[in-house]
Amino acid sequence: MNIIEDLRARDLINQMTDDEGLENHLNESRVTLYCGFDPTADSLHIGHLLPILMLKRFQEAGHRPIALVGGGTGLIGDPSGRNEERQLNEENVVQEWVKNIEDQLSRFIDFTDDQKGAKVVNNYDWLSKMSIIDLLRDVGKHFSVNYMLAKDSVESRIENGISYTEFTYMLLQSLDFLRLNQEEDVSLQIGGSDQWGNITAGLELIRRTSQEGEEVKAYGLTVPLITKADGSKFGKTAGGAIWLDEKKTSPYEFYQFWVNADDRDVVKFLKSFTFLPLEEIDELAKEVEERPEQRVAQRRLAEEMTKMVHGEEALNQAQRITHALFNGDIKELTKEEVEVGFKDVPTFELEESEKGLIDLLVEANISSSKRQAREDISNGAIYINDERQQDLKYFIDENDRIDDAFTIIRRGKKKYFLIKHV
Ligand SMILES: N[C@@H](Cc1ccc(O)cc1)C(=O)O
Repeated sequence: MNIIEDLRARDLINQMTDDEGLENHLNESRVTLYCGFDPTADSLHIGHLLPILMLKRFQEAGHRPIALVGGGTGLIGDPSGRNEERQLNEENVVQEWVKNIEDQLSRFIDFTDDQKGAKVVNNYDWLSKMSIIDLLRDVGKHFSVNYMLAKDSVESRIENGISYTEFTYMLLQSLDFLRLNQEEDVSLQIGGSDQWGNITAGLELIRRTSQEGEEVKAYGLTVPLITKADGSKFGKTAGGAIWLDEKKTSPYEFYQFWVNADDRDVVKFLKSFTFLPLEEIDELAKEVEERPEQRVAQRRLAEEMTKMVHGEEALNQAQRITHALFNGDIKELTKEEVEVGFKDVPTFELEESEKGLIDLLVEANISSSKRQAREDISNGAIYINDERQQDLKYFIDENDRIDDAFTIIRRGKKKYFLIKHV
């Protein structure tokens, strides 16, 4: 199977310019391709994963990927796929973000191996040096305003308004493509489906600046937008975006995101996000059909993704926490694992080494009054470290601590509270 066939089988192609030409080009030669990432936050998120993994897929198929970080374009703001003007970020802030993003990209793509020749570039290096006169003469002259107005990214904004700054964005991305085409022999740009307009604008510029009679080999390819069967937005949870930075989204939360995939989505996610062979994914699809309650496919997906993004050790920890929470073995957890697994749970700091359960429930705001606390305990609604406690005279002491640091109280089925011993 060649790379295009593999991508097709995984439903990873949204649009391509010149299908046949590109397929032949990839079959005939080692192709240098690029994808750009603008620093719009201090970390990449799960929505960036598909294009990053695309670069990796091409690298594994013997081609040469270049990851471009938009230190320059990030200062301007891409209107593509957005219905509102972006806020400009400070230059020094954007520069910080560029560093984080370069680090994150290098977790996926091997930029150190000279043989493979993959690299990271930053368009600030050339865009910041370009004069306005050169931009208008050498780039702007090749684009008619009519052509620019007809792009989705601009057309969809005419009503709400678009600044001249964002309107110009496509010229900068086009210039990147032209420059990388000339200096790095880049002949393919890939991106998310919202990048189609910018990518084809770049192809237009490459064509217009080429020598007469010269055969131009330059192509574009976009990946589809990932959708979910329930109609909610992919990559967003109640807690916000799923980030690739473990300080913003812990490996445990990351694991949970994937393990909770809907039965109707999991096979699609396995195909487009993992590198598992398609035959293996077919086997997992059978599991979803025949034994959906086992969630074998979801666990495999979460395992592959957490390992890929955060490494083996982080995966082990995420699995341990998940297992402990699921089976009620929370006493086995370490202090750090409790902190991670119960990050969003209300926490109460307890100084006394012993305390009556009723008083604790009231002081920690677990029960609304002493009367309520007594009722909760007698009703069997109170669990200490996942063990039901119905003794009204119970005292919490050192034996109730997990890793000498925490006691976990549960009220009812799902409401967890963390008692932190200080
Ligand atoms: N415009 C792209 C990022 C990008 C920047 C510069 C490029 O040359 C290419 C791509 C995005 O917002 O996702």
